[in-house]
Amino acid sequence: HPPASWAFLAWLRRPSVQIAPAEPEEHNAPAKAMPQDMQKADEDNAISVIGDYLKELGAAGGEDSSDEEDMEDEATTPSKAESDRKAMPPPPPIFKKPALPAAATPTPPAPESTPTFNLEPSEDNSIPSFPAANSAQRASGGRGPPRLNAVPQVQPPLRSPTASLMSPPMRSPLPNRNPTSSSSLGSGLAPPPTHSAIPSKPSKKVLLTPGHSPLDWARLTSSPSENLRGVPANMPYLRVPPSLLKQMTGRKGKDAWTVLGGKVYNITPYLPYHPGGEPELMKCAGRDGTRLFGEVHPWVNYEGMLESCMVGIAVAEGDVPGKGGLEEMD
Ligand code: HEM
Repeated sequence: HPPASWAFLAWLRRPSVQIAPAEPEEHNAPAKAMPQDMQKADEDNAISVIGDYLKELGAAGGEDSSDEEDMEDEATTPSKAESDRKAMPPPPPIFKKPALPAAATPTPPAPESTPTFNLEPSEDNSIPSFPAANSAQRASGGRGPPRLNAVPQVQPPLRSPTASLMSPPMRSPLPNRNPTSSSSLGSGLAPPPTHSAIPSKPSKKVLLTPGHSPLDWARLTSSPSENLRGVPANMPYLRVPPSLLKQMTGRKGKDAWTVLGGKVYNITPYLPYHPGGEPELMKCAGRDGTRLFGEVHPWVNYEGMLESCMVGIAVAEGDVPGKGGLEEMD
C-alpha cells in the first residue's frame, strides 16, 4: 500500500469531494474511465472499489517495482497507475535541503548534455580542457559545461537533517599549552614541560672528525692500556698550585690542564672529542674552568668522562709538600 493510496483514500472520504471529469486534452481513456466509475459508487462502496483498484494497480506496476520500472511502463503502455496519478491531488511539497551558496553548488548541467565536470581551477575566460572544443557537450548549450567546486570553502560537510539541528560540536578555542593545568593531568596535545623542548640558544655543537665521537672517547677511556694523564702512569696524583697550572696551557709543547671542582685534568687527549669544539675547551686551559664549564653545560658528568685524565688536585700556592704526592691527603 503505497502512501499515495492512503492519501487518495482520505481525499475520497472528504464530504465535498468532487472528482472532476478529466480534461480530454490532458487525460487518456483509462484516466477518464476510472473517476467516472468512482462517481457512480457511493462513499462506502468507494472503499471496496479502491481496494480492487489498488490490487489492479499492484498487478500492473509490480509488487516492488522501482521508479525506473514505473517510468518504463508509463513510457510504453499508459496504465491505470498513470491515470490514477493524474486524478490525484498534487502531492505535498517535497522537503528540499537548503540551497548551498552559489560558490559551493555545482552548476546544473544542460538538460540534453551528459554531465561533465572540470576540476581544474580555471578562469572564466579561459577554455577548460574538457569537454573538447568540438565536442557535443560544448555545442549542446549556451550555459557551457558545468563546473564542480572540488571543495566547498565555507560550507561544512552536510549531515543528516537531525544532525543539522544539533548545536555545533564543542571546540576549544586555543590549544592549552599551560603546563600547570594540562601537563600534570597528562591530557591535551601540549608538549610536556622540559628544559630542552625550546632551546634558549642555538646549538654550538661542532662536527667531530671521524673516530672522535663520544662513544669513541668512552671506549678510549675504558681501555686500561691507555695513559691519558700525560704523566708517568705510576706517578701518584699531584698537588697542583696555580703557578704550575698556568704553565699547562697546551702550548709550547706542553699539555693543557684545567681545574674542575678542585681536580686537575689533562684535557689534551679530549680536545678532538669535545662536542663544543677545541677552541671552546681551550678557553679553560691553564686555569680553573669550573665556572665556565658550569655556564655552558652543568649537566655534563665531567668526573666520569675525564677520570682517566686526572693528574692531581688544585692546591693553594705554597701548600705543596716536599714530594708533591697525594697519598698523604688520602
Ligand atoms: C673540560 C671539560 C669539558 C668537558 C668534559 C666537556 C664536555 C662536553 C660535552 C659532553 C658536550 C656535549 C653536551 C651535550 O651534548 O649536551 C659539550 C658541549 C659543549 N661544550 Fe663542553 N666540555 C668541557 C669544557 C667546556 C668548556 C670549558 C667550554 C667553554 C668554554 C665548553 C663549551 C662547550 C660548548 C659550547 C658545547 C656545545 C653545547 C651545545 O651547544 O650543545 N666545554 N661539552
